[in-house]
Amino acid sequence: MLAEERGLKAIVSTLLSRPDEIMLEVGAGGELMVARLRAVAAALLLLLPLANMLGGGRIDESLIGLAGAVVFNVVAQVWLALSRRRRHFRWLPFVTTAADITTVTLVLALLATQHLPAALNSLIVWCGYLLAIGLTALRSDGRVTLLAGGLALVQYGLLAVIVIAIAPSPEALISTDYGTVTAGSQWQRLVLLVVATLIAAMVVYRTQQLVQMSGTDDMTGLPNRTWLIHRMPQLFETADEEGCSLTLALINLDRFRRLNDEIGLSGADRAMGQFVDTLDAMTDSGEWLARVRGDEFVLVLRKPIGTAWERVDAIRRIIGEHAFESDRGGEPMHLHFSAGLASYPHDGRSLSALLRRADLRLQEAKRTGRNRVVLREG
Ligand SMILES: Nc1nc2c(ncn2[C@@H]2O[C@H](COP(=O)(O)OP(=O)(O)OP(=O)(O)O)[C@@H](O)[C@H]2O)c(=O)[nH]1
Repeated sequence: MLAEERGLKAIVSTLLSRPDEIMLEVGAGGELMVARLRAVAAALLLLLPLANMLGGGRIDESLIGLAGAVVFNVVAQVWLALSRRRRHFRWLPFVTTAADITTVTLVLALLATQHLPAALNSLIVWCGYLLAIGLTALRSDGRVTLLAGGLALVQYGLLAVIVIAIAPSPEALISTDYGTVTAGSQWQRLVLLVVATLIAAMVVYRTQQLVQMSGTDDMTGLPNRTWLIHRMPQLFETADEEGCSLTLALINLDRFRRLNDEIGLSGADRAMGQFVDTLDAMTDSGEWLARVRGDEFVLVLRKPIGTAWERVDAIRRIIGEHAFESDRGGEPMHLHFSAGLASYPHDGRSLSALLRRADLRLQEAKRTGRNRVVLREG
């Protein structure tokens, strides 16, 4: 029970927090997908009033539908253009979602001006709420989904209260086309909105968990190579915008194979865990640490290569002086690493180019005695 409560708390706090940069990137891709879908749906929506007219529907109702569909098409094209510049408009999913929900409410309110029961019993327009809430699952941001659900509940709830309050008589809420508006059916609709929001929120939560799992090294808990591959393009873009340099340090433990032979696999695992904790605790904001394979790590620093060398060399000295426990009660021991540096954009404009360059310098550090940091070939 306690575990379930903790689980629920964790889910709610994850859904309410700002996603990390990787999730925001995933969400921005989802926003573009939604914008494309919305543009297609908007185009198809133009057919509905036509079908209504051909099917013998009321002309005034069809004209309202047509006007709504045209406005929706224009807005859909604007959102599509903005979502192509995905990283610049982090507020876009909130605004587009609020606009989608509000559009549904406005269309229902317009229907009410013509025929009160149409506002509360029209199924097709009301389903727009469900679509808008469902589409937030593609934005991968719990705050957007909860905003959509909350807005739909408040707006539709208010609309229902107003329509029922302004009806001149109970007969005004009875329609041969739309059926009778009852309080029960309106409550059912509100409950359905809550259920749709919960389902979309669960999809967002699972997506966030899966993305996090795929970007995390299970042994150390550090970000892994996949994370680095997705994070670096954003760091490059920010560095370009801000006109600053980035340095990538490829860090490799020295003689780790020998340590494995001497103290065994589990002792070496434990030593590596402590090494990672120590290194991780030393990283500041503007520095990102990832495990790329075995005993190899990448530290990205928002610094030019010279300053980055001083920083990584200082870390090397501190780590070298740190006494690591090999096993419970065992002799303390020292771990050393070698590192090769490469700077963006000078040494390369992609992660693979920087890793290649940093690896050449790492090999030089190994050749020339280990326990050193190399920033250029000798
Ligand atoms: N215990 C343990 N060993 C690992 C882990 N990952 C990699 N290794 C071992 O680390 C060793 C890395 O070897 P190398 O990098 O080739 O060489 P090295 O002994 O570290 O020597 P240099 O890198 O040349 O200084 C290998 O024996 C791997 O099996 C791990 O997670 N745990």
